[in-house]
Parts: sequence; C-alpha cells; structure tokens
Amino acid sequence: MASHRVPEHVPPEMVKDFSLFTSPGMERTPNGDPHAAVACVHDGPPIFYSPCNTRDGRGTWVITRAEDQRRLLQDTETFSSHRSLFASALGENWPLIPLELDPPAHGAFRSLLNPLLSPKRVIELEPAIRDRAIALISKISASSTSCDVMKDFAFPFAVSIFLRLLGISDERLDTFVGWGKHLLHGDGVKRTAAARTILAFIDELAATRRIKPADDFMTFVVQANVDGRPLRDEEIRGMGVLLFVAGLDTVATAIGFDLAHLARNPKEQELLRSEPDRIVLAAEELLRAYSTVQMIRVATKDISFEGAPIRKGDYISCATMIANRDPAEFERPNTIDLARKDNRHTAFASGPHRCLGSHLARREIVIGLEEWLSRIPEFRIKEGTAPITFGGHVFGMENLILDWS
Ligand code: HEM
Repeated sequence: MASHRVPEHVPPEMVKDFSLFTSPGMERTPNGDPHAAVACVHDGPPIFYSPCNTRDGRGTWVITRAEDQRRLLQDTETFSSHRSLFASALGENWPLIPLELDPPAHGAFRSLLNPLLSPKRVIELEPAIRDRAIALISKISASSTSCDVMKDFAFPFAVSIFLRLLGISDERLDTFVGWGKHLLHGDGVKRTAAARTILAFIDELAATRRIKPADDFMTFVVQANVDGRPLRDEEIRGMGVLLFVAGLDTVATAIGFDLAHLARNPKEQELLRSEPDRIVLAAEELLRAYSTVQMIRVATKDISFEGAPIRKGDYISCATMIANRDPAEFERPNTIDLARKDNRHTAFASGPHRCLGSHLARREIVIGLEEWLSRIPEFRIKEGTAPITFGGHVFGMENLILDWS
C-alpha cells in the first residue's frame, strides 16, 4: 500500500523527486502541459528511483532513454509484465491477456488475437469508422459553433467503435465511458467498484455469447482454442477486460491532445485543412509528442541496469511520454514538427507487447482529424475556458471547449 519509503537497496543519490502522478503539471491543471513537464528528466541520469510513481503510491525505477527502454522491454525474462494491474483493484491476481503474460505463454494468445485487429480487418472497419465520425461532427456543426470535443466527439467516437468490436450497441455508451473514467482515474473506492461492474459485465456478455453467438469479439473468444483446448473462464475475462481498458480512453485522449494542439496553432490547422494528405504524417508526430501510456515492468531477479541495483520485485517504469521526448533519439524533441520524418516513436510501445490495437487507433485518429478539419472551420479554444490536463499511468484531458463562431 501507499508508502513513499525508499527501499534500503536504492542508493540515496539515485533518488529523484519526480512522479508522473504528483510532480508539478501532473495534477489536474487548467491549460496544463504534462508532456512538457517530463522534459526535466532528460537533464539527469539514464535511470533514477521515483519514490511514488504509481496510482497506489509505489516507487519505481524510471528509465529515461528511449534506447534503454527498448532494450528493457525486449528482455521479458528479466522484466516481467505480470503485475495484476486490474485484478489488484479487486484484491485478486489474474492477468490481463495478452498484456500481463510473458513469452512464451504470451505468444499463443497474441497469435490468436492478431487477426481481429490486423490491418486487413481495420480496412474492413474503415467505412463504419468514417460514418461514425461524420455523424457525430455533422450533428455538432448543425447545432452550434462551439462544443466540448471530449464529451461531444472524442469519447463517443472512440468508444462506439470499440463497443462495435465487442458486439455491444451504442445505447449504453455513456455508462461505459463512466465506468472507464472511474476505473482509470478514480480514487480507490470508485476504482474497485468500477472494476467489479466491468468484470460482471464481461462475464455476462461471455455467457450470453456462448448461448447466442454473433459476429463479434466476445463470440470469437468464447469459441476459441489455444494449445488445442478451449479458453478458461479466467482467460476470457483477462482478454475481455483488457480490450475494454485498452480501447476506452486512449484514442479519445489522443484526439483531444491533437485538436488542442491545432486549436493553439492556427497556421498548422489551416495547412492540414488545405492539404489533408499531410494528416497521416502529422498524426505520427502528434502521437510522439503527446504520448499517453506509462508501461510498468517487474524485475524477476536482482540485476544491475546502467549502474542501478535493481532487486527482484522492483517496479520499473518505461514511460512513452519520456522516451518520445528523448533528445538522444529525436532532434529538437520538444518542437512539434508535423512534417517530421523517420519518426521512430514508441507511443504504441516496442517489444512483444507492442499495441495490438495500433492499426485501428491510427485509422481512428486520422479519420477523426480528416472529418473534423473538413467540416469545422477555423477553431480556437473558447475564450474564458481552459482544457484541464492530468498525468498518471495514462495522461489525459478532461475537457476541450472549442469555438468557431
Ligand atoms: C492512441 C491509442 C493507443 C495507444 C497510445 C496505445 C498504447 C499501447 C501501449 C503503450 C501498449 C503496451 C503496454 C505495455 O506493454 O505495458 C499497448 C498494448 C495493447 N493495446 Fe494499445 N494503445 C492504443 C489503442 C488501443 C486500442 C484502440 C486497442 C484495442 C482495440 C488496444 C489494444 C491493446 C492491447 C490488446 C495491448 C496488449 C498487447 C500485448 O500485450 O501483446 N490499444 N497499447
């Protein structure tokens, strides 16, 4: 539980007062820029110890260089991904699948799921994604010259696509957004309650699909075999819950940060509007500059990494928002250059757990930006309002009121 005590094996000179949860700029901040706030770590060593760097106040080692993060994420024997991120909120210990399985077990499940979110599958989904974007934006533009992008576009857009994958109708969209917010950003009590609700929902959906199959993710999972046997209930839960958590707010948040950037940079906004072919490349730069996910690994043995005495059981943070602003990896990392070439960012991670939904996420972001820019004239942040940003395991934006009157 919450203890900011530095373990005895950590040399005091390796401790740094930095946290993705509590450092300046990481709390809920009007007009905040949590991505700029991480830049300070690049003035320091390649690894340091942060005494309070998880939601429940645990300390982690922090890897600051992109190259070291890549090396560490490949070494799954030494740095395990099993940390019961979700189950721990219930006092339980089962893995999200495939995220919290290490190779070789990881491979069997990953191969099973790959076709469901492959580039080919995403091409098939594209017309539905575009229709959804157009419907939401047309409704906004027909009724107003201002809206809260997060509430009126980014969340309903991303969540409805992912509900479609799971095989759930849009009617309960608001309920799902609420569960996700409590789970990812709520306090302990709300988090546990949301975890229980989501679990009960996934169990019920799996039971329904066993009796009444449909053309959706849950039906696929309850009918699937791995290593020649059907999936166990716990494995079905692990997959259903992961898809729920992974797809719920990552895409919406990316769209929010992207439109906030364009609202503050009218020339870039106009360039992308008049030359939409630039959007694919621009979206990659925005993914780099506004990366949102912190990955955590657990040491399986004592090891020295870049001079740090890591002990078995220690947590290690590989934050994409840190790697993607590393000056050793990117020229002028804090300049957002929408035409940046050779952009080897790791917003979707690297190594075996590289994001399974990255093809879908990329298409959603690009289509969302294309349709927004072609339907909404020059927009800015509405006077007298301020987007509220926050740090944490997944960086986020609470509101974004745009105005084009
Ligand atoms: C902009 C949007 C997204 C970002 C930035 C993102 C980022 C990431 C990152 C950094 C990881 C690695 C986590 C770790 O190793 O600890 C990951 C894994 C994963 N993501 Fe995403 N993600 C996004 C959207 C999605 C979507 C839309 C889906 C599904 C529909 C998805 C499904 C997954 C799954 C299943 C994994 C686990 C893969 C494995 O363990 O093999 N993600 N994502």
